[in-house]
Amino acid sequence: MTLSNLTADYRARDAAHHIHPFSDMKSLNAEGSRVIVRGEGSWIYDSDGNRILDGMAGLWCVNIGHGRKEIADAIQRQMAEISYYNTFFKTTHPPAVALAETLARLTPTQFNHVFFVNSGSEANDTVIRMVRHYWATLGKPRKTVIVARWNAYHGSTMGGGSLGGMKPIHSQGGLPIPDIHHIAQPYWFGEGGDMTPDEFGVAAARALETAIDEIGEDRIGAFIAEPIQGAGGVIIPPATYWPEIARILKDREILLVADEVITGFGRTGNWFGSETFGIEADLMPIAKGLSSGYLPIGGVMVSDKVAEVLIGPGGEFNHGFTYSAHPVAAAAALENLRIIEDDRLVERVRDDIGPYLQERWRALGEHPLVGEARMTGLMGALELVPDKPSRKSAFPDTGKVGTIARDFSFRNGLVMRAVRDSLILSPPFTLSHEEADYLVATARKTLDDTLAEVKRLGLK
Ligand SMILES: Cc1ncc(COP(=O)(O)O)c(CNc2cccc(C(=O)O)c2)c1O
Repeated sequence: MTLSNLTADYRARDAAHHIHPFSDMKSLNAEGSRVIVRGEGSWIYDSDGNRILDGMAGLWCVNIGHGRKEIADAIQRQMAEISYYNTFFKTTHPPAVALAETLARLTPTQFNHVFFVNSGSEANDTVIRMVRHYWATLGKPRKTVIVARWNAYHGSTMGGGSLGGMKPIHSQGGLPIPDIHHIAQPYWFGEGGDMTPDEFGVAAARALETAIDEIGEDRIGAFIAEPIQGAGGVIIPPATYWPEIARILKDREILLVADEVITGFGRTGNWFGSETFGIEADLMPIAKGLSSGYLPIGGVMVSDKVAEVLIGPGGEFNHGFTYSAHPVAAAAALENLRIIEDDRLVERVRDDIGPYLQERWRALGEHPLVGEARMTGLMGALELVPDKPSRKSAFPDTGKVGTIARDFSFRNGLVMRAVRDSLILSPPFTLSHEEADYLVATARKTLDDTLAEVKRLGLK
């Protein structure tokens, strides 16, 4: 079977049986999926033999790069011991014990307990139930409201999708669930108006203070936020934002939840985004980089303040999943964390490949199509605008130009994500300098191709 027949065969069978996530299946099937058959380091390969640099590390998660055999070996070893047993009913197993211990050591000091789940969404559903159980145990059952931000992403379950602030998700399935309240996001480029970033950071944070004044501290159980909003478009908050959030929450009985599903395990140049932004959270959802996506696993890191209530007067916490702390997924996560530590990949993001790529990525801001080029650690965005340096103009039919650019990028040999009319990047931590040079050169070609197409369409 020639390569193209192989692809056609895969596409036909996929179209016949597979409903993809976040996809318009009618248009996808008309075009056909790209069939990814292999991964090695920073690269993925499709069924037509094309080699593409995986600028998104899968979905923000393959931090150690594709194809690390050590993980496959760890999975095989665990499979040979016990491939599955649960942690309900007074049972545990060695990988669960070792991973919980390792996470207590690697996470910020207030976290010494973890509740295991299988995804970021399950982590955030767990957060909702944990927050409400915590306050009910303390005799304050009315503190059920959770404040979150518009354009945040906290998952796709009823709870995670409700905590997220993405209206296209809310419009399907009657979301948000009750007692979820959204406030403005710290998106200076898109919503800062004439304010400086520092002024806007304070103003956006004070939306939380306004919500507390309106709803009442006696009703609010927690505030949840990503250190940097990832799926929302790599919204890096102004430097004033998180200190103002801390001031607002100080001495208030409102738990702080830092959703580190993307920013956790080195993505921002420290082990956790909380360290990068000085956030002292009470609960911390984790997933993605926990296993580098090799197997699905997630968790909620629980601070001592919350754990002493849950483990003390809390009694039975009636929540959990069949595969919570799955032994093989836990073994994969342990080996992943060992690689990150032994290969000093967090330090590499902070001191080497991060600065190397940031400098070259920001230089793309000089391109006529780019309104802002931003990056923290190894997560970045290029805002595409019709008439820079204005931040007030935008392309018509939001997202159309972003999709055009994303498709050019893939065809040029680089995976970047499109969010609205911006291009997003989140490469593996193992990216070499040569690969970074290829990445930036391909991104520049993509911008040139997009500019030509935008002009052809009369959009600029
Ligand atoms: C901050 C955050 N919290 C929770 C989740 C949910 O995790 P699960 O998907 O494992 O349930 C996420 C996930 N983030 C995510 C997932 C899928 C696609 C994209 C994208 O940017 O296209 C982003 C996330 O980014």
